[in-house]
Amino acid sequence: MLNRELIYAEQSLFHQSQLLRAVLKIIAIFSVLIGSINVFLFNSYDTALFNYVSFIVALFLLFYFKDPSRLKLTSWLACAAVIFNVMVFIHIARGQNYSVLWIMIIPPIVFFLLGRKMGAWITGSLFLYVIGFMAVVIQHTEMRTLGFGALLNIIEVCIALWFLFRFYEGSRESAYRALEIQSITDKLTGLYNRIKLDSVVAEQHRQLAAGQLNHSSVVIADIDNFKEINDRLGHIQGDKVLQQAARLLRSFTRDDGIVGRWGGEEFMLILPDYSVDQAKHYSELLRRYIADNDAAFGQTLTMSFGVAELHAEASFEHTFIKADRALYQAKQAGRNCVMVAID
Ligand SMILES: Nc1nc2c(ncn2[C@@H]2O[C@H](COP(=O)(O)OP(=O)(O)OP(=O)(O)O)[C@@H](O)[C@H]2O)c(=O)[nH]1
Repeated sequence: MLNRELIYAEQSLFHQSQLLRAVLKIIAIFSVLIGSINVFLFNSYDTALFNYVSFIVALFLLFYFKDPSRLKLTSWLACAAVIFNVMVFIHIARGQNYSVLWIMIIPPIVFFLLGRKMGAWITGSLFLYVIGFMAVVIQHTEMRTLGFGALLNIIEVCIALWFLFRFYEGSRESAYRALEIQSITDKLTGLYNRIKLDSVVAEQHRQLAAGQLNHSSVVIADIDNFKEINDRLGHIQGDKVLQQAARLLRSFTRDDGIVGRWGGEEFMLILPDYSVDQAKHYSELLRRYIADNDAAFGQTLTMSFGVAELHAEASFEHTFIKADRALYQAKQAGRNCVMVAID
């Protein structure tokens, strides 16, 4: 649980950093473009000045945001810069030409960068302020809303929102995918973890019951005398032995089956379409492949194997118990051998 939360926090940090960079780049590009429009089309130098200042601020923040420890401060500064710019622009334009539409870019930015709670407070306050401002302006000014400037404001806000949401969705999707991969991966060996193995076996069981699969076998493989290796070489070296075993299992099995770490020094191999006899033969080849490999830690690495076939009539937990019992027999028989579970 703690580990999962840690992974989530790391992912969230990465996700936030990506978003912050995307937002700063969007601010920089938009500031230059809008600044140039204000200079060349509208001769509005005061507004353009603010645009260029925000361009420089965005560049500065991109440069300043080098490591994640600056994420929070940079996020706040980026939000402050955007809010300041939008509010100044709305005031300079006195709400004319749909300039108030620019308030729409604030929610995605503050929600993405400052989170749900702060985003809600800031957005709510600014919306209320702008509504109040417009209420006053409407009473004292004759509103002129239709013009080329109005059209540009609508187009610019639409493009800004398109970019913001596109970046957000892209980064959310990749963060979600990375989290999904991590949730089914064993951190030490890089193989599938037990969560994934359980779900693969459950799916095989469902396919057997539905008649979509004729056979499926499960093999539990356990490193021999691993405690001794740990005691002699230390826990860190022990971890390297586990990684070596994982590499061997993966390189032998390739596309033949699904291999993962079942827990501790135990691995599981799922062999779709393999009857118990075929799985036994396959495990025997695998056993020899492992025993024949020179392990990096200066002694032969051997493994014992327990094989059992999945049956639709029995629960898949029953198959695990059978494979585990067969593994126990392999250990009793002197290790470095393959045993099959008898029903
Ligand atoms: N280094 C390391 N050791 C682990 C890890 N998980 C479990 N172990 C160790 O694996 C060892 C398993 O020992 P046993 O269950 O007694 O089995 P064994 O020594 O391999 O003996 P047999 O299975 O009977 O051949 C224990 O010493 C555990 O501490 C791990 O992630 N890293």
